[in-house]
Amino acid sequence: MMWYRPSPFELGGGGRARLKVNGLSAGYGAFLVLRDLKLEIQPGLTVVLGPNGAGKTTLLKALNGLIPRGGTVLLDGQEMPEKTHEIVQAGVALVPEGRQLFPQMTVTENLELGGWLVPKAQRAERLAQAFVDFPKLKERATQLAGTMSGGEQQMVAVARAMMCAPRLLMLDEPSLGLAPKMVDELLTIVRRIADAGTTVLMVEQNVKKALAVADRGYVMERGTLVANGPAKLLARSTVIREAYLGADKDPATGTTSAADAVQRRKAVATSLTP
Ligand SMILES: Nc1ncnc2c1ncn2[C@@H]1O[C@H](COP(=O)(O)OP(=O)(O)OP(=O)(O)O)[C@@H](O)[C@H]1O
Repeated sequence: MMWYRPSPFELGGGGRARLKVNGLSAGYGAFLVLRDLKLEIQPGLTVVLGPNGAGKTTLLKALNGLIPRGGTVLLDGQEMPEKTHEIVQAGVALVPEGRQLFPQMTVTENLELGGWLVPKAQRAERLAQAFVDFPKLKERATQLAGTMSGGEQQMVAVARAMMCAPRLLMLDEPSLGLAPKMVDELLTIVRRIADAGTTVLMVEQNVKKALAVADRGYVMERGTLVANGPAKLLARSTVIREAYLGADKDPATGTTSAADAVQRRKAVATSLTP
């Protein structure tokens, strides 16, 4: 099945985008969170993992022009604009943490707002396509977004981002607060979006499930990238499993020591950094 049909109206000029980030720094006022990051996001699905406060959301904010940044960010070889509306026009969409839907508006209205840069006639076409791609939302077209379940709202947020047919889609912790079944459903949708040609960069805390659907992964710690590699390799690596997947729980207490976890994460950094 074609997930997103090629359309003559595509803003981003086609999918399979590549993002090259070099020397990226960003923060809040004088507080520098990201220091000298280097990433290469290729077509497919890339996941960024890391503990709370590592700087994952800050990375997405910096890439989407929501906070100032230093360094270079190239989208298919072109300097990425720094103003949000220009970034959207360049074919980049963000699904922020917490979804940020308009709760008093219907599903259809929320989706239409996602296509604000698309001319009206084409917006109707995109909306029809969104309901083909997300059949669950068609049944809920007139429901107020604020009355939907967390998983359904997350689906609206993803569908809304796809209204502009982006060539690069970024998602900030889409599985946050969702029931396991809903997480699986959502990650399947994200995988299909990537397979249909939109490059996806996803921040996730659900390490196991994220690595199961992703092609590649980056591991972030305290504002720097400490490891990266193919998702299958990261998932299989003993150190990642021990640091993030709870493979090392003390059989007597069922708990993991924080000091041990720090040690193991250091081991991840040394063993996987290319
Ligand atoms: N608006 C802000 N003003 C000041 N500091 C901030 C702001 N937002 C985040 N920070 C700080 O930046 C650092 C990185 O936060 P960030 O939200 O990027 O981490 P994260 O990896 O996304 O974590 P989480 O999974 O908890 O969201 C943290 O120390 C955080 O306190």
